[in-house]
Amino acid sequence: MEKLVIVRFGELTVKRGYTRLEMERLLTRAAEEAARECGGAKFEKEPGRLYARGDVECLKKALSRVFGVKSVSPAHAAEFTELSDIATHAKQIWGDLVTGRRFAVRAHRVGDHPFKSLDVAAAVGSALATSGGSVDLEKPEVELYVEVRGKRAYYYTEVLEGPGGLPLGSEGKVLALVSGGIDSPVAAWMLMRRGAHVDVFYCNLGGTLALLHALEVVRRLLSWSYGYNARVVVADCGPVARALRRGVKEELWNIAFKRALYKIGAEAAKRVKATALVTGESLGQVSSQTLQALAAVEAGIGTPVLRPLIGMDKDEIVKIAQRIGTYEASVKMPEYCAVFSRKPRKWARREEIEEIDLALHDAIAEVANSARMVKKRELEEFVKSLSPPRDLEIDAPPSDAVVVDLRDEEAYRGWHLPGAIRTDVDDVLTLVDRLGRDKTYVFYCYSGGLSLDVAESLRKIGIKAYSLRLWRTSSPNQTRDSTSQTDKYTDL
Ligand SMILES: Nc1ncnc2c1ncn2[C@@H]1O[C@H](COP(=O)(O)OP(=O)(O)OP(=O)(O)O)[C@@H](O)[C@H]1O
Repeated sequence: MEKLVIVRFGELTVKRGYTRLEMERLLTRAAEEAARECGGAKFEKEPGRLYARGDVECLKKALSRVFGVKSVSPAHAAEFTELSDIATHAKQIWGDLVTGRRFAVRAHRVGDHPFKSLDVAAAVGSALATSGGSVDLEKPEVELYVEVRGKRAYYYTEVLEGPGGLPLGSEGKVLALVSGGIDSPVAAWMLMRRGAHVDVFYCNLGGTLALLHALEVVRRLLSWSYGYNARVVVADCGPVARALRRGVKEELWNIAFKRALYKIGAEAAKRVKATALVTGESLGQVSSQTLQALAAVEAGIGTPVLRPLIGMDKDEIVKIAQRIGTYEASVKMPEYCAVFSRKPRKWARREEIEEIDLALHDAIAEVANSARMVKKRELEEFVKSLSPPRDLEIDAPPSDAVVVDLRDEEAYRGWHLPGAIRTDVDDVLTLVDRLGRDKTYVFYCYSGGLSLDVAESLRKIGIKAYSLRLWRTSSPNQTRDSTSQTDKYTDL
């Protein structure tokens, strides 16, 4: 008797002809890459399924993450000549397991045999009853599955659900705009599940630490990308934030920034030959996700924008993020606040969109041209090459530090840390020059992304600067957790 893993195909089994062959080829290729995590496997093909031989415990987990797979079962397999052989094998495998327990045998049969599935269940049930177990088909403590296919029978108790969907690569290529937050990795995963090769675009506004956080989310997302060496396009979006603060009305910053993202994303999509962009927007979640705002953001972009989460509730999205393993990293992602506007508009007129495009034109071109591209298999090396400044984030300012609030005047008037002075981000250098480059500076903002970026920039020119970890501790509404984003129309 040998041990193996049964890998059952999902939707692709309704496909026919060349499409079916191609999908099976892609799924097998992805399964082979997944199996490498377990030291490899020997695969055997059968219509509608694969059998994998190797480290069964490891393989069952890895193969249940391959798109196109409906379910996976670690199983014993053995050839038989007569029905009594199946009963004998079942007793060898499960004799100890059923002792003193209520069990049910679920039998299934494919091929020509002189017996029916019910006969298999009855024979196995009687054999196991002699081991001290009792049959209970309604409320069993343990369910035993026997699948008879041709000359072989498979015995298993575990059925692990796979992701379903279609094999990766069967449905073209898209570029997912991934912020590192909760939603966009889920949106990207959903396109992977429907068979698209997904490349990733990330626009960084928070310095090296934010980039590292985002890349951790991306790494987790791409751990699903078996069989495809996905590309990750990383852009430094600082020039866009600066152009926007200089040339766009504050109430339109949200719409303008998203529009810039789409435009840079559309350029990156051309570079990686992706047919569409994917975003994590869900209708009405925040002010830039109203219908009018979405229309303003995507007007004339020239590349289709797919929004697989558009009709989903936040808690549904969170559940998927938890299941696919991106959630934990996403909630640690600092929200950018370099383009935070207190009263964001939910719409923009056509002339305003034209003004935005004019104001951001050069910055968008600069960012698009300087974006870097890294392949999934080089991501680890790339991450190692990034060296974030040490101890950039602190929990409390040193007593001699100058504490600087980077939020707007209204927020500062409402509340600020004792002794903090306020400045606009674009005036930070002027402030530092006025107060002295030899002092220690501690910055805070709405959510941490901007203060990290400012502190890191100052460190680069030799100034002792820190970002206060205020945004993770002061108020749950200032983190990227699920509750903060369910507040309708509040862009953090
Ligand atoms: N810095 C970024 N880099 C790449 N894409 C981004 C970035 N910020 C936002 N996006 C894209 O724009 C979409 C809308 O952004 P917004 O901040 O309104 O979304 P969100 O609902 O908070 O999504 P997420 O949870 O993914 O951040 C995101 O879902 C994502 O697809």
